[in-house]
Amino acid sequence: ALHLAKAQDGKSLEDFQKVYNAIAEKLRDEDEFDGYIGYGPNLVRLSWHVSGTFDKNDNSGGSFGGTYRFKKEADDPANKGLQNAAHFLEPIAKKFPWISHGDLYTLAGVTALQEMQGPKIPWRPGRVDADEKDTPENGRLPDASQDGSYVRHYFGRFGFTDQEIVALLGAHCLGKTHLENSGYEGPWGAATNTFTNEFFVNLLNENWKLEKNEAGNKQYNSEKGYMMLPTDYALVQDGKFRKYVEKYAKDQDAFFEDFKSAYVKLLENGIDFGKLGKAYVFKTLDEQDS
Ligand code: HEM
Ligand SMILES: Nc1c([N+](=O)[O-])cnc2ccccc12
Repeated sequence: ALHLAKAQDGKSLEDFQKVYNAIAEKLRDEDEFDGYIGYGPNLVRLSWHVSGTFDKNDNSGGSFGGTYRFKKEADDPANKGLQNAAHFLEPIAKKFPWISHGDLYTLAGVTALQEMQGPKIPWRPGRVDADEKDTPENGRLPDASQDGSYVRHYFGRFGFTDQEIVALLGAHCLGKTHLENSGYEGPWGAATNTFTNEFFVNLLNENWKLEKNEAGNKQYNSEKGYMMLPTDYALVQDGKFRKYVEKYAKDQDAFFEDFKSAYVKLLENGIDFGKLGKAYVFKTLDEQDS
């Protein structure tokens, strides 16, 4: 059965907005991280990795139990580099001990996306920390060296459509790959900390060359120093995915709308929020600077 979300006694929008603001202010303060990209992309990746372990067949994994805090999951080779995001969140967890880890990891991704000028992401609290024994085994996160049918099958585990898969991968407009983390390097030119439809524009407009990188892994590189993973490039090789790439390259509003829905589905997979009321939509720091 799905995990039942539990209301944090007496906590309201104002309390969670305080957590949002603490994360957002720390993002602004610590802007030098990773060559001045900042922690935003890393926090978004963490929110996806803690949710991407979900398996609808036995309802194991997923964002509910906050099991990333346990060694087995944090040490998954697929999570290499996310120690930075986890370390960034430690003082936030200390300042707000009442928030569950699952709520903190997902709220941090929402905060980072909104502060990087992405869409407003409705977010619901109620995840409850699980025991260490409930930590999913390693190996549930995707392999970047694969093709379109692999990507379709992988996300089928969450019940995602082709359109949701393409929208979700648009998050690769953020940040970069790091050879020491994943065995992929770059992009030097397009690593950003602003959420846009650039990933789709790059996919269609650059001419991509498949090359072996210093780690011996194949990746697509363009003259401008942009890069795509094989799973990124699969989105233009596979006709059914390609039509959504073309849609989002032309229409950033459609991308924002579809990304928001797919990202909420990713973060809430496996959780029954029941009658816990509607989702919170947080104000950005700029919207509060009045
Ligand atoms: C086929 C599915 C996916 C694959 C194979 C994949 C693979 C990767 C790899 C290899 C990296 C580089 C990690 C590093 O070297 O530091 C990366 C980074 C990233 N991924 Fe994905 N990813 C996938 C889906 C997603 C999704 C669904 C999201 C969010 C909704 C996402 C968000 C990010 C972000 C923001 C970064 C940059 C992190 C940073 O700059 O530290 N990815 N991804
Ligand atoms: N910025 C990125 C791009 N890009 O085109 O800017 C492509 N793929 C990526 C894969 C993982 C992380 C960042 C990516």
